[in-house]
Amino acid sequence: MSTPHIDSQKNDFSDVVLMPGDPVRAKYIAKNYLSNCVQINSTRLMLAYTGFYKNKKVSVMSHGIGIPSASLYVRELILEYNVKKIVRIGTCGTVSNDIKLRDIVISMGASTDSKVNRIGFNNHDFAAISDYNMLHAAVQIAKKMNIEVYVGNFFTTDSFYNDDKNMLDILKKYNILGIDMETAGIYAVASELRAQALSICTVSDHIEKKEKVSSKDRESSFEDMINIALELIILHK
Ligand SMILES: O=P(O)(O)O[C@H]1O[C@H](CO)[C@@H](O)[C@H]1O
Ligand SMILES: O=c1cc[nH]c(=O)[nH]1
Repeated sequence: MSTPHIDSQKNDFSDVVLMPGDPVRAKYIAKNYLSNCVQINSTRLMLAYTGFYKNKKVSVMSHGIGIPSASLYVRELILEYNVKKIVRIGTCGTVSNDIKLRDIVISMGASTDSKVNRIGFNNHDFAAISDYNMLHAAVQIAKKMNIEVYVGNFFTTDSFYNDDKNMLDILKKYNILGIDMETAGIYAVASELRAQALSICTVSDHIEKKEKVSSKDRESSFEDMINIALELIILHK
């Protein structure tokens, strides 16, 4: 079987999928963290793999950049491949004074400048929230691993390049902790289709301080985030 965007067999995917935006990160995770790993999709180079972590079947697939891309993959995975849980493992920006580069931020919910959730929700504000049980478990796991995590609201934006000072001030005022480009869309699709989703991100940019993690540093600083996500899959039945 296949969908317009995924050319895999019905049982190729686990019921839980780790989803970075970047296909190279999907490949990196598959090769370095999973055993007996096979590639199950390369359509549009949106690489997907299935392997095992501590004997649990796990898939990892990139979702690309932005809500249109990510929500389309999440929808197809849930509807056509019986996926029940999505863990986004991404990068995000921040404007918070309390958060620094490489910190891990977990999105309890996500606001957005995209209209897509409003379009689906009769033009009202939809509160795009994470799955409570996954969120709770991820926080417990991080504590056990001695990894500090921040939990709060995200802002999912359609514009990566946005230096509107007024908007940055508003994000600060409302205590937005992470800025990414997919979480609000993923949470809405998961709510609609009764799946569970959680977004865990590593801070790669401090937008106000104009600091960024070098691309080399990105790889190693992802380790904690990936380990939390993998343990979450094991612990959270
Ligand atoms: O690192 P990923 O998971 O792709 O996430 C972030 O990075 C991309 C922008 O560079 C957007 O997809 C944003 O959400
Ligand atoms: O969406 C994103 C991702 C990383 N850094 C940002 O500033 N924005």
